[in-house]
Amino acid sequence: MAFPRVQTSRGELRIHESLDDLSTDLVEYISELSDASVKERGVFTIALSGGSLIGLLGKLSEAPYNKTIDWVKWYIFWTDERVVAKSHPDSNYKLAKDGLLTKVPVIPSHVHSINDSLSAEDAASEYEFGIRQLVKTRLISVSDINDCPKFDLILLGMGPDGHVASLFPDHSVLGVKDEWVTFITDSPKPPPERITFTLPVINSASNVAVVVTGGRKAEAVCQAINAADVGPNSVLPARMVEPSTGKLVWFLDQQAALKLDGVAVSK
Ligand SMILES: O=C1O[C@H](COP(=O)(O)O)[C@@H](O)[C@H](O)[C@H]1O
Repeated sequence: MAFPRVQTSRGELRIHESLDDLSTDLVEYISELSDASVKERGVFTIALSGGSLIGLLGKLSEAPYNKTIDWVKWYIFWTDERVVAKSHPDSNYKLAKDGLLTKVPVIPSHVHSINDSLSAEDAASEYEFGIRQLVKTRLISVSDINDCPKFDLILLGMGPDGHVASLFPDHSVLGVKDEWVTFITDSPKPPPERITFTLPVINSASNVAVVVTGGRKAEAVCQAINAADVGPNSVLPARMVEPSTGKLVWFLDQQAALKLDGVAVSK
């Protein structure tokens, strides 16, 4: 099936008629990036988010992807995590484990989840330490323009308030530049304690995909993408996603894209 792809100054837009179409396109995109990365580097480093995104990845565990993807080459991380037990319904790890990871032959030691027995601060610093070790060995690539990890793919969702990962509007966490993984204890969306990749890490990835569905997110999508709408809300976290050298793709359904009529299309 062919999907229209629109290039804008804010990355590529892929707007889909249905969640099923979006999910089909998204898993094909991930599969292609995985193939290219395994061919080039021998591994595929992917950072997942939580939320509605995970339900859209289900087709990865079905034919043909369950067989065609080189799952043993996958190294899996989280862009953000709620500081709760891994068995807790709020855990982003549990969501991905139940929805995908137990259904595909990933290697358990390649699944880099947080230590859920630590405080938010300690969990963030331990998670960053682990990533630093993998950057040293170049299992995770390093950015060409700073010392940040360069994940092959970072998958983001977005909340109706424009938050991505656990980077919330008007929160001081948006200004963290000298850490790769940081923590918050006052998330406006429960649960309050979370760890999160910082913007420099997200913006150093080779590929960033933002997956947004549903009409209640249409306004935030507009402010994140549509140049004409930059105003007091220009600090919307989703708008601060601007990969330095990597590629940004937005996977939207028609409801989420509803307010995007005035989007500046660059040819
Ligand atoms: O709290 C979170 O919310 C965002 C968005 O979730 P969604 O259910 O509205 O898609 C998610 O991307 C993030 O990982 C999660 O911790």
